[in-house]
Amino acid sequence: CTVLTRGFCLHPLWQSELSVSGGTRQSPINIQWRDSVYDPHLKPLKIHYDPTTCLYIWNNGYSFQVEFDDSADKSVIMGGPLENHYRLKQFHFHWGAINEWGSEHMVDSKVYPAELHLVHWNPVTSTSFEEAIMENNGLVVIGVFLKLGAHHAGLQKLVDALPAVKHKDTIVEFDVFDPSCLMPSCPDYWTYDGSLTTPPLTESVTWIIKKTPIEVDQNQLEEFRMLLFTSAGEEEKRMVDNFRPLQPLMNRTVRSSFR
Ligand SMILES: NS(=O)(=O)c1nccs1
Ligand SMILES: [Zn+2]
Repeated sequence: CTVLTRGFCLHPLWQSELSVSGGTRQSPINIQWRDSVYDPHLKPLKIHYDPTTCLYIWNNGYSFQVEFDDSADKSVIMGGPLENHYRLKQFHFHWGAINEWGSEHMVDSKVYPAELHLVHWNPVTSTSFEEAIMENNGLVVIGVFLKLGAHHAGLQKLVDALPAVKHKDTIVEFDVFDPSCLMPSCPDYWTYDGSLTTPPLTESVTWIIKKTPIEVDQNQLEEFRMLLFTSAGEEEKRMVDNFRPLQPLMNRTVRSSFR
C-alpha cells in the first residue's frame, strides 16, 4: 500500500483514481452545514419502492449490492430537486474496519461508521442505467448515514444473507425487500451535483444526502466486515474501508431542504 490516509491503506481500486483528471464535481465531499444554502423551492422527496422488484444480492468485489428490476417505473423516486422520476437500480453500502470511520460523505467533518447508497437512473433521458452513467444528471444517489445504536430489524434480513455472498462474484437470490425501511423518517436532506465514488467516477450524479442517520447495532456492522474483497480460493482480504477519500468542493454550493 502506497497511499495512507486515516491510518490505513487505500484499496487499490481508489489508489489510482484519487482524483479524476480535470474533475470539477467529484464525490464524496464534506458537507459544511453553515455553508449550505436553504432552498425553499426544494420539494419533499417522494419515494415509491415496489418490494417485488428486488432481485438478488451479490458481492462485486468492493461492496455487497442489492439489484432491482428496473425494466419499468415500479420503484421510483421523484420530487426533491428532481425534474422527473428516477428508477431504482441497486443499493449498496460503504463502511470502515472500525466504528470511527466508514462513511464517504461527512457532515462538518463528522464521519459515520457506514453509508448506504440507493442508486437511481433517469429513464426520460436515458434508455438504460449504463447509458445514464455517462449523462449529466443521469443518476440520483440517495445517501443515508448509518450510526451505531439500536438493532435495525429491516436491515437484519439483508445481514442474514451476507454469509452467502462472502466472496467476490458470489450471488444469492433475495426477493421481496422494501428499501424504504432503510430510510430515516426525517424528511430533511442536502443536495449537490457530484460524481460516482467508484469507477467510472463519472460526474453524472445528483446527490441527495439525508440529514438524519439510521441506527444499526454492533453485530450488524461486524457482519458487513466479515465480507471479503477476494474470490474463493484467493488469500482472504476483509471487505472494509471501501470508501473513497474526500474530494474538493470546488465551485459548488450544497443546498438544504430545511432551515
Ligand atoms: N458509490 S456510488 O453510489 O457513487 C456508485 N458508484 C458506481 C455505481 S453507483
Ligand atoms: Zn456508493
